[in-house]
Amino acid sequence: METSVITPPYARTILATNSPVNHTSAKVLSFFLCPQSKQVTMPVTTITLPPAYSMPAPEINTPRGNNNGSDPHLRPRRQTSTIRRVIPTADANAKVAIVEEAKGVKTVDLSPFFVVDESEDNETDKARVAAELAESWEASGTFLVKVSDEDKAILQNAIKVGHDFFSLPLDEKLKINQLPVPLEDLATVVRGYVPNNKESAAAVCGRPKASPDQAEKFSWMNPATLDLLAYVMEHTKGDEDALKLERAILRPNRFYDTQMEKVMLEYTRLMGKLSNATMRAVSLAMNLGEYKLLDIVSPASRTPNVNSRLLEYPATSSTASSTSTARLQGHSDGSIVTLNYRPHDDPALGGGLQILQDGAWRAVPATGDDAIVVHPGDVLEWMSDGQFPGLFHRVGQISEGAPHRNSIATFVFPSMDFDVKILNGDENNGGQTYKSMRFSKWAKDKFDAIAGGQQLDRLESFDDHLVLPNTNKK
Ligand SMILES: O=C(O)CCC(=O)C(=O)O
Ligand SMILES: [Fe+2]
Repeated sequence: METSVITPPYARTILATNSPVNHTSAKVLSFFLCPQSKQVTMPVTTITLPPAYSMPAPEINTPRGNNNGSDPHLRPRRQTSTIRRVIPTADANAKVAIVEEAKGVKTVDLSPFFVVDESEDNETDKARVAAELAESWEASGTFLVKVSDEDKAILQNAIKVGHDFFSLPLDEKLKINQLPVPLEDLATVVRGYVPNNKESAAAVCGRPKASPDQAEKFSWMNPATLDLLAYVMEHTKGDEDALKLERAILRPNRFYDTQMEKVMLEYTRLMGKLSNATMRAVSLAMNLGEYKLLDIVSPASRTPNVNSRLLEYPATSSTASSTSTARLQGHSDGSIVTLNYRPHDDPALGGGLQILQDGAWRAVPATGDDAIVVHPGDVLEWMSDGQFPGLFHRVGQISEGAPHRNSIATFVFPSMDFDVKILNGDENNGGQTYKSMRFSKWAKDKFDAIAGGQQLDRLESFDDHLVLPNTNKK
């Protein structure tokens, strides 16, 4: 037994987990967990890692999926559309536009992937779901995942508790702003509250002058498991950026009170279930084995990280003077996939979630609590060699007098120690379009851009039409 210093929220996580304790040493653990304030001293058992735990580097080079027609079971790959990030000029002056509904967005029932009893596992059903998902993504860049009646209460509770939180006075909310971070340059990796007009989702995706998001935000994540921490510690060796980023990202959640914590973590568990099913369906849609994608992005546990962000766009009387065309400017997410719940979207109001289709902004069908929108982020675009492009999306401007709008975007991402490579590209057949890169490097670039975004108020002017080239491309 030796003594180490661990911050209270992590101590709680560690005590709550049932995972076998497989960390190398408490010293490394305490370094990783990074005590900053209110330290407590608690005993930690040191256990030497069994050799079997040392994981081999993920094997991710199997070229598959670029079907030349010889294998009828392989799905043909569609190349990335180069026009998907071109913002329509017709939109430049239209402050509030009621847009048409996007075409080809299917509702997919992922329940064949929820089966726990192996005898009920049905490969045909899963293949059908994967085909539906691929068809919807290929037609529209997005699909809707059906929410079961029993899960709807979880969604509704998160929105209710979130809205109650956003209704508090600003100084109360700022109390659970991001924790001070030991790394100055990563001060924007958030847990907790971000005020209205403070950051820009678009600034991190190559649009440095995009106007700020007209929404308050609250972020939290699945609590880090010992498996994940242990994996990260082993595999970030020698990659200082990766270790720093993990350390910043796997920081403790902060909630206003225990009720908020309970409700939000329940939401996270549901997103874990849906994202696990989505990742397996996507893996099949990429003509890979069902678990291939999960094994690569979350080798420690097959449970991907899910980082959720609850947004509240205020009732529009308070943003009526805005001149920008969108309340959250067009961008793609830095995730593998994103699951977005937006119960308040309503075609009659306009201003909801919009995607680019045929060179124009189109509304994602409104679903209330019946479904969640799921779309690829940049990492999946990369891994699929452009088969599933990171979806460019925005939240449109809305007319005066509209009520507040809530949404919860959940981003599924890999651990930092991860070589983002193409999974189903075929070098001999026009594949390998994207750079191979450590996720840490890629994420650092993004976070540097977020840090730039934090200084939005220092920009002299915004330019919502400036888009930089995609630097991930070779
Ligand atoms: O509010 C929404 O519906 C979208 C939010 C979003 O795209 C984001 O936070 O990345
Ligand atoms: Fe987004």
